[in-house]
Amino acid sequence: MSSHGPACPMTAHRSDGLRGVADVPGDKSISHRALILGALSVGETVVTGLLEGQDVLDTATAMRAFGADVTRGEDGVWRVHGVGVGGFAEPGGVIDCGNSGTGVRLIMGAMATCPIVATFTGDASLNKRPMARVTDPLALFGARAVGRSGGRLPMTIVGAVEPVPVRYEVPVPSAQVKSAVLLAGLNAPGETVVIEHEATRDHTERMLAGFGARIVTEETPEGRVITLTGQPELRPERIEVPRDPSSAAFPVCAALIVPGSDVLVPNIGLNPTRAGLFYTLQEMGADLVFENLREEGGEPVADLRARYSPDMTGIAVPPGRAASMIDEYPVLSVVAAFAQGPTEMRGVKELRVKESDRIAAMADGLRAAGVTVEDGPDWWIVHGLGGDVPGGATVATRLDHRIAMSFLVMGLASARPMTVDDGGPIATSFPVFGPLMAGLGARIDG
Ligand SMILES: O=C(O)C1=C[C@@H](OP(=O)(O)O)[C@@H](O)[C@H](O)C1
Ligand SMILES: C=C(OP(=O)(O)O)C(=O)O
Repeated sequence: MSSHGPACPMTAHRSDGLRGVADVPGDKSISHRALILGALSVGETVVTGLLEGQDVLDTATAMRAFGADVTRGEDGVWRVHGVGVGGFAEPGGVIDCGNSGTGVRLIMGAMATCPIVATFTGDASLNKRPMARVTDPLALFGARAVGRSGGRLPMTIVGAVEPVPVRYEVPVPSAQVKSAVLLAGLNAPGETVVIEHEATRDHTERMLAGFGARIVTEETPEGRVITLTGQPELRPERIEVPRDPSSAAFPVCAALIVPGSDVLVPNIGLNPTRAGLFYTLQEMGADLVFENLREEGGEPVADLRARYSPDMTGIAVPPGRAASMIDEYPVLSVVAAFAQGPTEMRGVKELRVKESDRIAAMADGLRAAGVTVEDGPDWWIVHGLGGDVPGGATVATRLDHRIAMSFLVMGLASARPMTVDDGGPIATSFPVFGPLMAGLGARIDG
């Protein structure tokens, strides 16, 4: 939805040790894909553990508008009766993807090779984000896009009537762009090939294979070459959505900086394309242990145990790891403020085109809280204070859930409270953040 209610300020106060079990909700990336791929299958896809955050609910509404039957049972199980590849109906109204880059970009891809027209919009944050990165490759399939200047939403996509398969090198490290091209390739006859130079989250590839598509990924000197055979009949799936490592990051990071904490975050997927933050924290000296490491559905899963870690030191985060932790830099920068010495984060230009310019948003808030930050176009350095972070600032959320949650985590350990001017956007990805953190003993009000 393109607007939420009145701004809801939230304040986090210095807390005693956080303790207990943090059951974080389902993975946002996998939840979007479960609904979209379910809508493109013939028959009933059953989804348990779907993230019921606003971003995903907006994708569910969109799938209905394209003709799929999407329902939620009282038991919280979601069922999707799909229309099949190429079977999307033309929506009767505008598709509002709210705050969600993943939603709008993946859905644009999925409809771009159907002979229909759809108009997309979002909230004030989404309507500023770049869409040409998706509409450029979609044009190669034969789709046309007309939007606001600079390739911004609102935007109308005229789907290709006779789509052709595409070979496309993704110019930015983006799973959304890769996925949009693959989803468009589903309804193009022949082989669509996507090449990515930096590995990004691979949920689309894994799930397409699960739904019965022929898709092969080869690691080559050129990069990862992904070949999809178009026009499969996707068969419906039963999907158990794993818990979201990007949400787990918040209780984990809070436990590391709040004295006396010991928190268990069970059942977190450690898919290598997602787990970069946890390895980075371990390299900084965090007391973060992977307990009960196991395989589930072909992916590594563990219970994360995080304890207060007073001796963390800053590191230079390897730029090659950026894609595997891209959404976690805001909260990493909070941990970095409590570590000793500088933490350097480079090769992270993509942070500037998320729900907000995340380098600017975090740098402004950290500085207001007494932390020294240097930043450039694609890098930033946080100078850690080794535990004594003054805090005491009010920060603008900028319609960005991760900015809000990061500064609330900070306020649990800084000398003075931290306030965010609007906690509303947290509901896009982690609707139970407030009660979950309170259950661990966090003092957050608002
Ligand atoms: O494909 C996805 O599910 C996502 C990809 C990433 O975006 P980019 O593709 O823009 O890097 C990430 O930031 C976003 O939260 C989810
Ligand atoms: C960048 C994010 O999401 P999206 O691109 O889907 O809006 C995020 O959740 O941090």
